[in-house]
Amino acid sequence: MKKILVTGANGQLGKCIKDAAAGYPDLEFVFVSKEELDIEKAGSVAEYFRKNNFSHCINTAAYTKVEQAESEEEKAFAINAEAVKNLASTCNENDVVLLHVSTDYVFDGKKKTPYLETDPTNPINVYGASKLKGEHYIQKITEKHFILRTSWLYSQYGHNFLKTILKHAEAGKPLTITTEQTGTPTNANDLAKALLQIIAQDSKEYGVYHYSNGGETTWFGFAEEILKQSEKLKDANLAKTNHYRTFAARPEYSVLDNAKALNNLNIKQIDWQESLESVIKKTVINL
Ligand SMILES: NC(=O)C1=CN([C@@H]2O[C@H](COP(=O)(O)OP(=O)(O)OC[C@H]3O[C@@H](n4cnc5c(N)ncnc54)[C@H](OP(=O)(O)O)[C@@H]3O)[C@@H](O)[C@H]2O)C=CC1
Ligand SMILES: Cc1cn([C@H]2C[C@H](O)[C@@H](COP(=O)(O)OP(=O)(O)O[C@H]3O[C@@H](C)C(=O)[C@@H](O)[C@H]3O)O2)c(=O)[nH]c1=O
Repeated sequence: MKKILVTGANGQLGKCIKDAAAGYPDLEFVFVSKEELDIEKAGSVAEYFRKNNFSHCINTAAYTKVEQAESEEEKAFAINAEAVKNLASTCNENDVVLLHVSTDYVFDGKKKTPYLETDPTNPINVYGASKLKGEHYIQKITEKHFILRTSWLYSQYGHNFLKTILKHAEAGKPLTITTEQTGTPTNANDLAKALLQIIAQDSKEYGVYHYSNGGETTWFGFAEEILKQSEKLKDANLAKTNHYRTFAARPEYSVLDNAKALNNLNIKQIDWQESLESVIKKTVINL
């Protein structure tokens, strides 16, 4: 029986994987939060792998605060690069397949058509640079890896753009949203299902893949659709801007071409607007 370790289990994607795991009774899962297994502690990770006979590890643990990363570079690299390096080594030593999640922010956004896995990377913020270094370590250390780059994750769990928009609308606060970036919102529940399908199918097509929902929009477009689908658009105070000030630079265009994943991994892709509907239905906002 396949035994799968899921790190960062209290995060947004970790929780979505826990929900999706219910659909795979033939797979055994061990979910560990940061408190239960800190991936920065190489000794604890090695010990944990020694005690368990894992076949796969899904690493969802990460430093994901894009703005804060600009002033916490060391912390971002410690988690997204150095801890990932140790995890990759431990997976390699124990013959465990590593499934790791990376980001569209490894690109500089200068392209005008969807990014391929083979396109040159050139991160323009600290978070993106730290994630890219993590990718490089994995590729160097262990052959048995799947690196799935995704974009603009949201779900019913954790802190994300969807929750921010709904909270603001619920509280009657004005929303001014940027049109300066184009990308693809991705339902973390869809990514969770894709990761589990790769494992269930016992895929050996290791490598780097792009996986997002289908289509593209701007953050303003995403906000507008969230408000439309939740029937809050009429009453919301929504405006667009083309110079929203932030600490971190973000790629102007970061749509990911999913063809390689769809062809090699036998996984499905849903358009972002369609997938959003299911999350809107289950998202509860507590003010
Ligand atoms: N969110 C997004 O929009 C996108 C995310 N990604 C990638 O997807 C993956 C999942 O992201 P998401 O679920 O949204 O992120 P979250 O921030 O919701 O979850 C990450 C989890 O990792 C935990 N964590 C942090 N440091 C450690 C550590 N040293 N050891 C163990 N756990 C740790 C965090 O705990 P705590 O909160 O207590 O620090 C948190 O629970 C990440 O790799 C991210 O880079 C890619 C593209 C888009
Ligand atoms: C809250 C807010 C943000 N914005 C802008 C800022 C930014 O350019 C854009 C998105 O803001 P956020 O800070 O929510 O998103 P950000 O943290 O940049 O999201 C990223 O997270 C990491 C983890 C990833 O890997 C990326 O794929 C991406 O999802 O919207 C507004 O224009 N108005 C607002 O009120």
